[in-house]
Amino acid sequence: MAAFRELGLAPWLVEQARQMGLSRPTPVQASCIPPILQGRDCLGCAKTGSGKTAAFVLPVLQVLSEDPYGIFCLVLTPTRELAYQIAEQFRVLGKPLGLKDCVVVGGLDMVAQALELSRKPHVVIATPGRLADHLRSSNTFSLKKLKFLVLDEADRLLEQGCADFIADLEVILEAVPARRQTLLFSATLTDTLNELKSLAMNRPFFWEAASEVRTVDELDQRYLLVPEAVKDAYLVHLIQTFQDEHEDWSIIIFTKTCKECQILNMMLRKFSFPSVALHSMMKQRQRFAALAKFKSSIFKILIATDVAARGLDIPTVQVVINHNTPGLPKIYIHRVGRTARAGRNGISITMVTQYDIHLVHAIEEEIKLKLQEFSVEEKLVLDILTHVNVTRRECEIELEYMDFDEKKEINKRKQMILEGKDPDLEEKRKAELAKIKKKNNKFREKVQQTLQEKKQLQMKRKLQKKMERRNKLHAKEEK
Ligand SMILES: Nc1ncnc2c1ncn2[C@@H]1O[C@H](COP(=O)(O)OP(=O)(O)OP(=O)(O)O)[C@@H](O)[C@H]1O
Repeated sequence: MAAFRELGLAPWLVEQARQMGLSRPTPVQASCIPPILQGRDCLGCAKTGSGKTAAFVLPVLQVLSEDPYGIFCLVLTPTRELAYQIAEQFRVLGKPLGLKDCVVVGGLDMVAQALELSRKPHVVIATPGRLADHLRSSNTFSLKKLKFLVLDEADRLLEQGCADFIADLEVILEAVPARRQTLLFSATLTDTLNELKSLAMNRPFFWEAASEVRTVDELDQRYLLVPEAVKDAYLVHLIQTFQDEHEDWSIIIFTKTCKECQILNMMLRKFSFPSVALHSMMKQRQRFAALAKFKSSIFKILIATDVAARGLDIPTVQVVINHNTPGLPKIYIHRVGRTARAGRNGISITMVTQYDIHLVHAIEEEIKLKLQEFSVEEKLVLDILTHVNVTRRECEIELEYMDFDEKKEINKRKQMILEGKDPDLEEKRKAELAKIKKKNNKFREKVQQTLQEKKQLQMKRKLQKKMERRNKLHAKEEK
C-alpha cells in the first residue's frame, strides 16, 4: 500500500501523522485521501476502528494549510463525546498550523460558545442540535465561506426516529454554501446511501471496503443464552472471571435505558467493581469526567447506553458486553466496534434471552457471520444468583429514593435554560398542545359516535322497512 507521502500529503503532515503512530495509511485513508485532495466529494464506508477520522482530518488540514481562514471546515457528529474526540485529532495533527478549533455541543454554556465562534476558528466540530440553535439565535458568525462540510457517522445524522437531527440539519444546510466539498463517513452507510448521495453532488467518490463480513476479523463475537431473571448474575460472573484472568483489562457494557445503566452501575459498585456510568441523563460535565476516568484506566468498566455506541476510540477496551440484544443490527455493529480496533483483538458477548432470538438472526444476516455460543459454568452463576438479585433490588429501591425520574425532569429544564428556552413557557406550550390534541381527539370521538349512531339508525330503519314489507306480504298471503 502507498505511503502517506504518495497520497499527496505534504511532508509536515506526514511527519505529524507519524508522530501520532500513523505510519502507513489504512485502506480507507489510502482510497479516500487522494480524491478529497482533488476537490471531490467523498462517501467513505469502512469498518469500525479502521481510521476513518484521519481519512478526512488529514486532507482537510492539507487544504487548510494552503489558504488558512475561518470558518473553513464544519464537522457534524451525533454525540458530544465524539465531537471532542474529533477535535483532539484536528488539534494534534494540525498543531504545526496553529490550528484554532471550536467544539459546539449541547449541555455547555452557549454564550461562551458564541464568543468562540465569533473569533473565526478554522474548524468547528459540532452536534447538529446545538449548532442549529446558534444559527437560529445569533448572527455573530457565518458559515458562508465554508470549504468543507464533514458528516461523521453520516447515516446516524440522517436517520429518522425519536431523536432525529433532520430539522437541525436543514437549518445548517441553509447556512452553508452550495459550493463546498462534502465528506461523509460511517461504518454503516448503505441504508441511507440515497439521502447521502443527495448531499454530496460534487463528482462524489464512493468507497466501501471490499468485504462480505461487516465486522472486523480480530473480533471474537459470542452470544450467551440467559433467562431474563438471571441476566445480572451472569453479568457479575462474567466480569469477575475476566478480572481474575486478566491483568490489564477494560470492558464496556451496553444497556438499553439510562435507568438500567444507572442501576447496573450502582450494583457493580456494591460488588466492588471499578465501574462508571455514561448516559444522557447525566450532566455533561459528569459525562466527560466518567469518560476521562475510563479512558485513563482508573475505572475499568464503562456502563453506557447507546450514547457511547458510535465512534468512541478507546484502544484498551478488550471486551464489549451487550446487556440487551440490540434491536437493530446497525447498532450491534457500532457497539461491538468499540473493541478490536486498529488491528487489535477483542471479544463481544451479547446476552440473549428467549425473546431475542429473532434479533440475533437479523444481526447474523446483516453482518454475514454466525455468532458463537459463549459457555459459562452455570453452577458458579447459581451460587451468586440470590446475592446478585437482592443487591439489584436494593439498588432499585435506592434509585427510587433518589428520584431518578424527577431528576430527568429537572435536567430537561436545565437543558432548556442553557438552550435559551423558557422551561415554563415550553411547559405551557406543551400543555396547550396536549389540550388541543385532547380537544381534537374528543371531537374525533364525537364525530365517530355520531356516525355510528347514524349508521345504527339507518340499519334500524332498513330493518323496520324489511319487517313492514314482510308483514305486508304475510297479510296478503293470509287474505
Ligand atoms: N494509518 C494508521 N495507522 C495506525 N493506526 C491508525 C491509522 N489510522 C488510524 N489509526 C488509529 O486507529 C484507531 C481507530 O481510528 P478511528 O477512530 O478513526 O476509526 P473509525 O474508522 O472512525 O471507527 P468508528 O467507525 O468506530 O468511528 C485510532 O486509535 C487511530 O489513531
